[in-house]
Amino acid sequence: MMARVHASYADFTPTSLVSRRLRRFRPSFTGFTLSSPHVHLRLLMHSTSHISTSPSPNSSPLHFYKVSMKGQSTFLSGCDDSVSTERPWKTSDARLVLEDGSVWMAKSFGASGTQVGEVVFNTSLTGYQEILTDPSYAGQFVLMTNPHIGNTGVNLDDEESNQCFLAGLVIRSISMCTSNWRCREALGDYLKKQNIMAIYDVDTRAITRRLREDGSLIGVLSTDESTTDKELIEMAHKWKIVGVDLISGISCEAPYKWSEKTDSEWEFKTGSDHREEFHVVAYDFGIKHNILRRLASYGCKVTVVPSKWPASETLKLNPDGVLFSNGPGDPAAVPYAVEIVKDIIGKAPVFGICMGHQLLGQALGGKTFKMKFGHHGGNHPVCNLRKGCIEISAQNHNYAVDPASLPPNIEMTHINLNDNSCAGLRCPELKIMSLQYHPEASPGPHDSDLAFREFIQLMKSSKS
Ligand SMILES: NC(=O)CC[C@H](N)C(=O)O
Repeated sequence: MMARVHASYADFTPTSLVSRRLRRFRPSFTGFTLSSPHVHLRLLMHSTSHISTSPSPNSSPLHFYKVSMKGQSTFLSGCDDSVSTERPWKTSDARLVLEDGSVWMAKSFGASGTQVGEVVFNTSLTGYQEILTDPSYAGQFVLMTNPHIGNTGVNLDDEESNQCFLAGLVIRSISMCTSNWRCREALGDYLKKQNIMAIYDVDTRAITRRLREDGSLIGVLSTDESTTDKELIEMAHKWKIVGVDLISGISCEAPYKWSEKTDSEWEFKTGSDHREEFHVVAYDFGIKHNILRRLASYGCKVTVVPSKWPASETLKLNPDGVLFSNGPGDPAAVPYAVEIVKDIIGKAPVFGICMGHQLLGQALGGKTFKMKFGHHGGNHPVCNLRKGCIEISAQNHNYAVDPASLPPNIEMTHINLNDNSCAGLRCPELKIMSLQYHPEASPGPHDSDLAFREFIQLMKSSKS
């Protein structure tokens, strides 16, 4: 019988403890050692006789060991009461302190230090790498409600931007092994390199219930034992996210061209409906790469410009359309961006996504407001009122446009069916369309990808 012991970088159980457990359970295991300094024993079966270890051929960089066993299977971990009751993986070395005064002990697996941010929960089951690199999460701790994160590691293809912008990651349990053909690195190593704090072994369900009841909360994550809980709570009380411009710090510094399409291996759009090429200027308020890839896949030539790029310069480029991207923080804190949007609408067809939709809402005379805990997940039902159908969508926002504040010529085209909030707008005479959620969602769902085709049609109709 063959089994695998997975020794991952997310170390839980020191080798000595493994050996001690094995010795107590079967004396014949004395001398059994694994060469990794920290090993978690994931051995649910073991033999009555031989046990030998050897590095698996594809062990690097995750140190997989093969254990050869003969004989009867039995359950070792957790059923032998005579074994030490020590639970080293329960030892905490980090704290998440919330502004409501609650302190959550946890274990760190990312960068060390002290970091303040707003805690939001994300209900997606997949796509943690895209979430980590989505610039719209700047200033926020993302708590994943899916209890098991890290099993596919980190790859080279799924980045939504060139770095992680979020304040930190909060999860229930980190996968002890990584298994995916694209995997290049374990999640913890990646986060350390990106200098992003991350914790596991914390009751994410209890925190989520609290966020749902009380709304998003400011929190401080710390691995620093010399700071008291009181000091961390004070730090949370002093920090603000509402009214803060988070876009200027993350937008690109100079314009650049984008031509990379969705990789043909992953392309799901059928047929080619775009013989004509359109030039789109995309404002980078924290733009996700997949928005750019989808525009390129639909046949657009894209110029990405910084968030403060003057409207007059954009119009000089004579674009067929302008895209206002997603981005972090409070849309009411970036009046310069609203002014740019105001100067462009009516002069070129425009498409706003998420932050871009909120800025359009303001530029059209409407108001945005902060939601209780926002929408962060991959399965939000949205009613497309024009088509009379439901789209399952990926969402990530804490603010929304108040539809009652908009002038009567603005049509609400989409409604989030979870809370009836405004999820899309149109103004045909000004050639404006916008979505509060993510038609470019990667890893999906793709129900709303057709919005890009509608943008192409909007550009086509204004050319003819
Ligand atoms: N994804 C986004 O563009 C987020 C928009 C805005 N920052 C919000 O939280 O509502």
